[in-house]
Order: sequence, then C-alpha cells, then structure tokens
Amino acid sequence: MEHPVLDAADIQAAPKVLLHDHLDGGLRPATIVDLAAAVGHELPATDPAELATWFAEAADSGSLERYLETFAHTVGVMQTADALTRVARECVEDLAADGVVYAEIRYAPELHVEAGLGLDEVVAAVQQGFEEGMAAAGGRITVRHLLTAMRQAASGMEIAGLAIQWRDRGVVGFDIAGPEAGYPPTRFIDAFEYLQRENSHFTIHAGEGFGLPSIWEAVQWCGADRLGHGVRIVDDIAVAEDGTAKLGRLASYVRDKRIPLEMCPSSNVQTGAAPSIAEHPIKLLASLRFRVTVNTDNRLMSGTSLSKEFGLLNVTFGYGWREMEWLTVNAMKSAFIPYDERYRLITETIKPWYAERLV
Ligand SMILES: O=c1[nH]cnc2c1ncn2[C@H]1C[C@H](O)[C@@H](CO)O1
Ligand SMILES: [Zn+2]
Repeated sequence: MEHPVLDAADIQAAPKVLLHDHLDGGLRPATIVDLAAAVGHELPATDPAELATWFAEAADSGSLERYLETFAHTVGVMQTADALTRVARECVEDLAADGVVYAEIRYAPELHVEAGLGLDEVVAAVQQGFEEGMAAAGGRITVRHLLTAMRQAASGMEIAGLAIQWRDRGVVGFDIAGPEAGYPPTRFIDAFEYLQRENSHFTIHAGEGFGLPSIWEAVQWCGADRLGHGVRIVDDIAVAEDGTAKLGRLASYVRDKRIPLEMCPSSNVQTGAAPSIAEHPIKLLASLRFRVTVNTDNRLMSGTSLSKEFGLLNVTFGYGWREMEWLTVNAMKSAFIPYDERYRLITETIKPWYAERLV
C-alpha cells in the first residue's frame, strides 16, 4: 500500500466537509427509543444497541426500495417541533464531534407533517436545532439545510418555494430523493426551472438505483448543480485491459464541467449501487479527476460517520492525507454557500491543517 493506515483519531481530528447526509437517516438510536416511547410509535427493538443493529441489517438489503423502508422508524418519530429540534441539534453535535467543519443536511419537510405541523414549522424547528447545535460547538461547525422533495410525491414546486422563502435563513438548496427507477428527474422540471430563475441551487439523487438516463436527465434537462451518488456514470466509461479509460460524451461532460459527485461508499454497497467498497467506482472516478466528494448519506442505516468512510478509503485504496485533503477541498468548492465563505473555510480551516501533515 502506498500510504500507511491512518489513526482513527487523526482522521476524526481532520477538518471534513459533508454535502450529502439525511437528517432522518442520522438519528441516535437512543433518541429514537426516547421519542418513540413518547408518541407510542412501535419499534422493531427498544434497546438502542439492538435497534442500531436492526437498522444496519434491514438497510443492508441490496435494494434501494427496501433500504428506504427503514425510514418509517425515523420519520415516524420526527413529527413534532420539539422532536425535530432535538434531532437537528444532536445531528450538529455528532458531526462536530466527528470533525466536520461544514455540512449541508437534507430532509423532506413533506414527511414531517403527519401530526399537524406546517411545512414552514418543520423548517423552523430544524433551524432552531441547527442553531443550538452550532452555538454549543462554539463556531467549530457551520450547518445549512437542503430541502428535499420526494420523487414518488408531487410537491416539488411547493418545496422549491419553501427553499426560496428560507434562502436567507439557513436553507441553501433543494434536492429530490426516494425511489429512482420509474421516477425520472424530469417529473420535477417545473421546480428546477423555478429555482434556476431564482438563481438558486439544487442537487439531484441520480445514478444510484437507476443508470445513465437518470444522470443525463438530471444534468441535461434539469441543470443539476451536483449529483447525489452519480455512481453509474461509470457505465459511460470504458476501461481497456491496459488500464486506459475512454469516456463517453456524458461522462466527459460531467467531468469537464466539474459537476460534483456526492459519493457515499457504504450506502452504495447496502443498496446494491456498488458491489463492495473495494470495487466502488470512487477509485476510478477519483483517478480520472472527476469532482469527487465523500459523504455518509445515512449514518444510522450504514452505522457510519464521515471519519469511518475516510477510514474505509484509507484501508481499501491507501488514500492518505493528500487524497483526503483533495476530497475535502472538492467538497468545500462544491458547497452551496457563497464563494467568499467557501474560500475562507478552505484557506483558513482546511488547508492549514492538512499542510502540517503533508510536509
Ligand atoms: O440514498 C438515498 N437515495 C434516495 N433516497 C434516499 C436516500 N437516502 C435517503 N433517502 C430518502 C429517505 C428519506 O426519508 C428522504 C429524505 O431525507 O430521502
Ligand atoms: Zn441520499
């Protein structure tokens, strides 16, 4: 291996950037147990450790659709303002403890209105939790929201409108998630066009549970700023026996336009989007200098953290500090906050830390 195995504590201490993490996929198991008891939600296990195992095993299904079924037990306990605020605050605390310095956390407001909350109240409750968490972390982390619309529903325009209403109060973009096969991104074209007219930003889950047509629509019809996962872009790359790669036109476009790929290695193995970490397309795509970023997707379902994902890449591919810095700067460049804020985090927080390890 080119690089030594990095110490887990050092990886944790390194400044990291997280662009793809679902609020309803990152709850602490003990918090789910607490919240479920308060509202009478029935869980598959009531011991936090057993519940954590249940989530990891149930999500490890090889199918995106079955993976998504596990969210019934997180979304089910996130229906009040207090619950949303608590989950959001704990999310920030957990990320700060893991060395994340900037995060964009996504969730679908429309999934949190079952007990009578309005969409606006959902976002307000999450923002309250983010503010509390950031204050507790004493400025070590900045967290912003991405508002997600669910592909199988039809509230794209409403959620895009909500993202615009909240654009100066913590929300920096929009996303679509949920089952990919049968729900092409063009179903939401009105929402994407509206956001473009408003000079806003959006990412689209694409190339995870479905292949190139989904990525092509996301990029060429919808104008996605970033791609959630995007792993199937490898279907447009032919690798010869001598290792040389030939990119098709879509893969070339994605690389040449520096469209960021929000890659989530552990999640991709669980949903069957990648056969294993060792065979994950991130290795090829990074070596071809796509704008690759590393993410967690759902820390609870994958039993992971951003540090653990980097640890896997270190052990599996020999990625060291240089690769970790490149991936982190890639992510920071791809964030939806203003350029001056991104630049400051890169030059004042990220680069100085890695510079000390790269002498
Ligand atoms: O990886 C994913 N692909 C598609 N949809 C996803 C993924 N992870 C979570 N979701 C869904 C389930 C959540 O309830 C929703 C909003 O966060 O987004
Ligand atoms: Zn996701």
